[in-house]
Amino acid sequence: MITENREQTIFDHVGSKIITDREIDIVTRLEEPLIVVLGNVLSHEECEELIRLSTDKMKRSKIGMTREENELRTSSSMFIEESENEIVARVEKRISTIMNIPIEHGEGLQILQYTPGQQYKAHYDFFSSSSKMVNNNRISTLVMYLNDVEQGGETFFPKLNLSVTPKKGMAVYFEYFYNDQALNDLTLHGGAPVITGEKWVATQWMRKQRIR
Ligand SMILES: O=C(O)CCC(=O)C(=O)O
Ligand SMILES: [Fe+2]
Repeated sequence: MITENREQTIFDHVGSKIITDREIDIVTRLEEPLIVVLGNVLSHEECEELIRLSTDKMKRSKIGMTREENELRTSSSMFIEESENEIVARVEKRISTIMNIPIEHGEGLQILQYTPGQQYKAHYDFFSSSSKMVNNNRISTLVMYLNDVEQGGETFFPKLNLSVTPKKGMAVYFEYFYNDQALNDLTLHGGAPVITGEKWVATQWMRKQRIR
C-alpha cells in the first residue's frame, strides 16, 4: 500500500475490526478522502429505540420536528439530546470510539426520516468560510442506517462515483479536515430519493472543538 504523502486522518483504525462494546466491521474503505463503510455499528434493538425516541419526541412537541421547507432536504429531522437515556449514552460512547473524537465535540444525534420522494440533495457537511460556524467547523460525519430501505435512499458521493446502500445497523463514515481543501471538497454527498419504503438515519457530526 502506498502511504507516503498521505495526509494524517482523524480515523485511526486499521485492519477489519474496531473493538468497542460491540465488534464493528470495517467493510470498505476509500483512502483519500477517507470514506469507510462500517457494519454492525448498531444492534437492531438500538436502531428501533432511536426511531422510537424520535417518534415520541415528535409527538410530544410538534414544533420540535422540523419539516424542511427548503429544496435541499425534504426529509423530517429531529435532534436527540437524551444522553440520560441508557441506550443513547451507550451509542454515543461507541460513536466517539469509532470517530476517535470525544463526544463533547459532537452535536446531538440527528434523526432523519425520509418517505417516498424525499431526499437530501448533494451538499457538504462543513460550513462555508462565510458562515459564523466556521470558527468551530465540522470535521467528520457518521451516518447510521436505522432500517432497510426497499428501494432508493442510497448515500451518494457524486464526485467519487460512489454510493452506499442503507442497511439496518450499518453506517458510513467520512472526514473533511484535510489541509488540502480539494480533498474536503470531494466529500460532497447526498441522500438519493427514497422510491419505495421509508428511510431512517441517525447522523453524528463532530466539530473541531468541544461544543458541550
Ligand atoms: O441520508 C443520507 O444518506 C445522508 C444524510 C446526510 O448527508 C447528513 O445527515 O448530513
Ligand atoms: Fe450530509
